[in-house]
Amino acid sequence: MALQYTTEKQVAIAAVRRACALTSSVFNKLVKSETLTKGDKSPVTIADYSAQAVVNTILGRAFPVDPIVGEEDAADLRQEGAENLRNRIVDLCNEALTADLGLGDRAEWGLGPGQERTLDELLDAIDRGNDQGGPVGRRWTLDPIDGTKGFLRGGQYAICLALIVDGDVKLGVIGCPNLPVGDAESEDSQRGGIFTAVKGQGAEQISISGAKSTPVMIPSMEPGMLNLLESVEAAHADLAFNQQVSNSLGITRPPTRMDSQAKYACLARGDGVVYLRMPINALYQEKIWDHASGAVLVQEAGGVITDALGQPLNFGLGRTLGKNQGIVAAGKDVHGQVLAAVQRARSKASEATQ
Ligand SMILES: Nc1ncnc2c1ncn2[C@@H]1O[C@H](COP(=O)(O)O)[C@@H](OP(=O)(O)O)[C@H]1O
Ligand SMILES: [Mg+2]
Ligand SMILES: [Mg+2]
Ligand SMILES: [Mg+2]
Repeated sequence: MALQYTTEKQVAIAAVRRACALTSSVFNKLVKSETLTKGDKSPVTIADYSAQAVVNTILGRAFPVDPIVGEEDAADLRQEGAENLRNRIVDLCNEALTADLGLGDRAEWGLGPGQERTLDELLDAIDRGNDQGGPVGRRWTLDPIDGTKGFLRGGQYAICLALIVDGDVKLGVIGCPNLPVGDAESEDSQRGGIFTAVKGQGAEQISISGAKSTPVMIPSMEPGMLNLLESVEAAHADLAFNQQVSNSLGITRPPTRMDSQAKYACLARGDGVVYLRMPINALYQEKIWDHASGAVLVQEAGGVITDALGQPLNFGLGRTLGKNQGIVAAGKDVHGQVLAAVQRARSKASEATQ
């Protein structure tokens, strides 16, 4: 019988929910000096660090031997001169960890009043995300804020946590604090949702309070009705290539641009039916934490996810997806047509460069 991952799912939702509240509260008060630029020139904020510390603290308590492949590490925070950042992170994490128990929370996960952690414990929790990944065994992968650029501009971002066993994603949770509850295009004033999927058990959208759960499923659609979901950041995906694929499929609707794995959440609930991400730089290797939760969510919502060659994404190679080139995710009845259009556009592009 397939494993149910019931406790893993409960813990992951509890952790992501606390990280959602923490990051939302930071956004309103964030000041410029609380954002750093990493070695690869990408931004990271006190919210990214604090969310990773909170999620890893909870995982460390519930599953002490599970390794974690997390995006961030605490090296910059341990430097001299980072004292203000460290103090803010300790306050934010302790506010999140000591908040009253909510629906589904358990005190034995180290949550609730009186569960303060020290600075050293929190920095060590961030650094528990240093696992290198691999083909064998069970491990978590965490993107504490996916779409940091979206977070900084008040747009979409997501807290993404997944459980990978022997290279296969078994459980995915995506917290989207800024996503309209109804559909992405709506001016819905109610925002926030947590999307979860367990391999073989389907996908659902849970309200941020945890009170309501709705199954999600990708609707069938005629190719002309398709709607592309793509990055806001032109450096993250080749948007001109997407336009060619769109033209070749006869898509007339403009693409929906949004940051983060909120795109996968939208795809899963039918707010857009194709997620395309072709590399700008062929040498860039996609990170497993950018796609693991989204991949299982899409599959469990009745979709298919491959790279541009039609190969499955390989989550068992390490911290990256290795040689997988690009991402094509869509409902199962259109994925084949989209992949064929992607391959036509790729051949045209390579003919043009010869
Ligand atoms: N050159 C590049 N090509 C593709 N993805 C990139 C990239 N540089 C950064 N990214 C990834 O793109 C993610 C955001 O994706 P999207 O464009 O869909 O919002 C970033 O996640 P973080 O914000 O967690 O760092 C980062 O990992
Ligand atoms: Mg980042
Ligand atoms: Mg990311
Ligand atoms: Mg991130």
